[in-house]
Amino acid sequence: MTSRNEILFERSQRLIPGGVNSPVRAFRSVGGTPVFFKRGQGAWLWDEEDRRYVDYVGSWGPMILGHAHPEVVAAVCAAAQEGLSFGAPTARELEMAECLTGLLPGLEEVRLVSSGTEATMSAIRLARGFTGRAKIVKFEGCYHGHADSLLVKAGSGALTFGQPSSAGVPPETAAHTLTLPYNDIDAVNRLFDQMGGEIACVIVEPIAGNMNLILPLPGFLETLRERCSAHGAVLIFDEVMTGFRVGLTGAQGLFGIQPDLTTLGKVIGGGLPVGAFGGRQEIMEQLAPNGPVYQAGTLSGNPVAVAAGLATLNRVQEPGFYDRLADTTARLMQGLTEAAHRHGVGFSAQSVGGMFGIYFSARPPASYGEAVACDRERFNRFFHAMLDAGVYLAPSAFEAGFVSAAHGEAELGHTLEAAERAFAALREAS
Ligand SMILES: N[C@H](C=O)CCC(=O)O
Repeated sequence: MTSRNEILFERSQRLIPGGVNSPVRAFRSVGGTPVFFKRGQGAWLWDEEDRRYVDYVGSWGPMILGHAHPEVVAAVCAAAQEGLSFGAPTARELEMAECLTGLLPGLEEVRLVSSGTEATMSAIRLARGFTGRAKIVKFEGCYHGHADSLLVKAGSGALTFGQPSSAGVPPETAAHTLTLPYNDIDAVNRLFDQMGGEIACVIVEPIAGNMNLILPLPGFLETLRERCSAHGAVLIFDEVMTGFRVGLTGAQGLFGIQPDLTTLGKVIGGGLPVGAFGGRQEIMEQLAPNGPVYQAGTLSGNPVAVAAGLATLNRVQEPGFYDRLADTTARLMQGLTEAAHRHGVGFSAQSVGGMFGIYFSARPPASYGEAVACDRERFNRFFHAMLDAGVYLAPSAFEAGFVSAAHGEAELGHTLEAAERAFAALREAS
């Protein structure tokens, strides 16, 4: 019998390219029909057939408090009653700016936008305007949204579909984007030695979460900081994913390295569309209307979205919030690893705060090449076994997973029972 998911997907494909509004949702990499969700509550999602799933996607990161958190919903409802958008300054967006600059070490000034892509795109333009240089440096497998100059050897959906560099990006644009292997300190040094004076900026995910989860090796971020400072290039930490996900001060606080600019998104919108970029005052003051670098947005700082973000940021500042989140996530990783090893399946896992990576490899990858070398076939079979058992993981081997504050013992228990059976099935199949 055709399921409601299949019917909806079939209809969607006639009207929406690939049936989805963002490629990685299409299940192309894992196969099968994407799940259509109709409701979320806490750590759980319900599909159109009323099946429920423990959710480890969390809308790709924003849902750090879980779905439909009562304080966030109340803040959104109250804000909506007062008007949906004014296209003018509000006290609420000032409150958001005070909150972000107060918490993140690298932020002296900040501007709100509506998505992570807008944040990175704007930060790149600002870095170019500030330095008067054109070249930008990014790392293979890092994903910074879908702006032209950043869709070069990108991660996330682009990597999932084997097309890390998109059609439609003019070669002249891509020529200004230089890509280096993540964690390759020698390559960074060589590039700066050769052309440090031409580099406007280096943009990096300080913890790479768009080619699964890859941690920076000791010295990598420090080298970026040191070489950018020495050559007058702007160091941009893309913390769209890691901001308020790995801790209250972001990856920059965790590693004690201050970027010149930071990009944010996901958690700061609490599930509604908010992005931000900010950093050193001297650089931010180059933005219009004060400076010559133009950047704008009709819905930037939208009052309803900012209300959702503020309610979320208020909650994550509670003492012990990130300790509890990190502990839950680490226990999940430990449980999965032990279950895999009980069944003789080559598997490893790691987490930072509420963000995790699971790998069908003996140890966590440290580079794009190692991430691509993990056993994708096994991941896909594991993904479907977990989905059938009511656990929703990211439908791609190249995406990090997310735990929320709503995940507790019941959810971990459900997940680990499902994993025990999934790993047993993997062993039998091999
Ligand atoms: N990894 C991406 C964002 O961070 C996944 C979201 C998407 O592409 O739809």
